[in-house]
Amino acid sequence: MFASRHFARRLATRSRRWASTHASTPALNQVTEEDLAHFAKILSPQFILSTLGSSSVASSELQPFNSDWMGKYHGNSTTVLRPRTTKEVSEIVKYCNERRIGIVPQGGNTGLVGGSVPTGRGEIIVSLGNMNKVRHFDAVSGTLVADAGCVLQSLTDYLAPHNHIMPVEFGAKGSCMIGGNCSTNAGGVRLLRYGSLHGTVLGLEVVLPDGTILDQLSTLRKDNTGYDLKQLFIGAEGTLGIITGVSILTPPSPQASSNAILALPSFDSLLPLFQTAKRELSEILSAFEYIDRGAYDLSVRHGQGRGLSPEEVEGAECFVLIETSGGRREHDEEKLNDFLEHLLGEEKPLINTGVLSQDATQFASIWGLREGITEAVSKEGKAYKYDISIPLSAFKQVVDATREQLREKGLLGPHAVKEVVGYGHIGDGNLHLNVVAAQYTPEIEAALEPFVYELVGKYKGSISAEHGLGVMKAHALHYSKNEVSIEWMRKIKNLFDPNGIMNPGKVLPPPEHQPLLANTGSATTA
Ligand SMILES: O=C(O)CC[C@@H](O)C(=O)O
Ligand SMILES: [Zn+2]
Repeated sequence: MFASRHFARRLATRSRRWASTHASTPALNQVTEEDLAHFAKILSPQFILSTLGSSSVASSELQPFNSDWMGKYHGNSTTVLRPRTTKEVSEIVKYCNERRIGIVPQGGNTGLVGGSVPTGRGEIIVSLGNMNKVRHFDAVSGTLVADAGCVLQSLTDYLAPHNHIMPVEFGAKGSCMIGGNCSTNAGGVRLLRYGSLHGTVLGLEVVLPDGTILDQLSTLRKDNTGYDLKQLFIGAEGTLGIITGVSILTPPSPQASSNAILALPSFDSLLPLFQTAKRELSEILSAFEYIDRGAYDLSVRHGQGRGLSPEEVEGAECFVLIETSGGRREHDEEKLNDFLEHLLGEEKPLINTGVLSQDATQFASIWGLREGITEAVSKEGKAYKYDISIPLSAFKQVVDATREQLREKGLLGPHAVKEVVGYGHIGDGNLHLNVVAAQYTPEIEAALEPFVYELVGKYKGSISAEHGLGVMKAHALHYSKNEVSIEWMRKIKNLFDPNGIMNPGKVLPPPEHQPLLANTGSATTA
């Protein structure tokens, strides 16, 4: 009954309009009131938020979906759909594909690269937050099958009585969702122990860009039957389809976890310390996190956690958070204690001092120091975030070189760049370089890019260790991937999504699938 002929006519007109200027890139259409009428056949009215139509809402209601939490990326989508089932997602996607309407899949919208924010191509937002049920848990194998919209913390809480934990852990655990975690292949502080999501995810359910439901929600540990399709969607950032369900291997809760914060006299101590920790703590070492002096001070200043006293911090150039997780509390605590005593007893100690947590509150407080840096940075100002893989020995050089570059450009100061700090996952070779500015400005961005990417290129590193490319780094992909790789990425994208509706403008460098719609304006990134 729906006016499909009417659409066919309108599509033809639009494609003619675009054909003259963008012959090789499919055009995307804006959502209309007729489209809303169709969505209303799929979803109950309370799950459609739109600034269009008779039940329109104010654009301010869409603002949390249209902007990222850092306030760096802003879209102007008119419509947010909040499906509750995979079937609903499938029907929405199928329709959008026929109508050539772009889709931005959105979980907790906690990303750091603008991957879940629309880019001004008339996209609708499909928010997965209403798909938040645990489907199944097998306590023997530890396999958890859950909807994509389950918040990570809620899964941790669900698993606690079963004595299991999630294999991933992030500062954003209170709002990020498991589907988004998989879609961005998020890393986090447990990667050293449990590996990446490419290893722990056993299966996925994905709605493909034509609406087909790809059911690969396997719970098998071993399945060696040719191409492992699910891997393509882990880290695809929603450009190949929408993840609607996740099957993931959850480890048993460690019987005992301890942590300590250590103050290092100099960065030069860091690598020998890491080597010693790996040797002496061996299998119980579960995290080894780096915090430079600037990042530590920021975190303390903004009350994110507690560890060392001001006197103990004096003279420290950087800090390390060590965590151990094992099966025997006394044994593990003793081992960590002996390790610290041994360090301090050396003729030339690698550390100035250290504090070992004594109870759960102190344990959380020491983690707060590290996991709270992102929040502390956002309280301090606007952050340019670079998330890079580089040799461990270069962690400090890269932060110093970036600071120097900004100094040379006259951009250091309270009204421009306030701080340049570094922290991250030593165990994974992953540095978070954060440039904290008073405002996002084109001058600062120009000083940082391509400077940082070229620096990473020099070290043969990666421009995205764990945050993904999103809209921020799509154009810089060539610093980390060669032409042949990018060409095959494009071929894969075209195969899955020939109409370019899925999360347009993300991951692949321009020219990509769709031009911006002439009448929608573009994403603001500065
Ligand atoms: O805010 C950042 O730059 C890093 C966020 C996260 O990956 C972390 O390790 O804390
Ligand atoms: Zn990180």
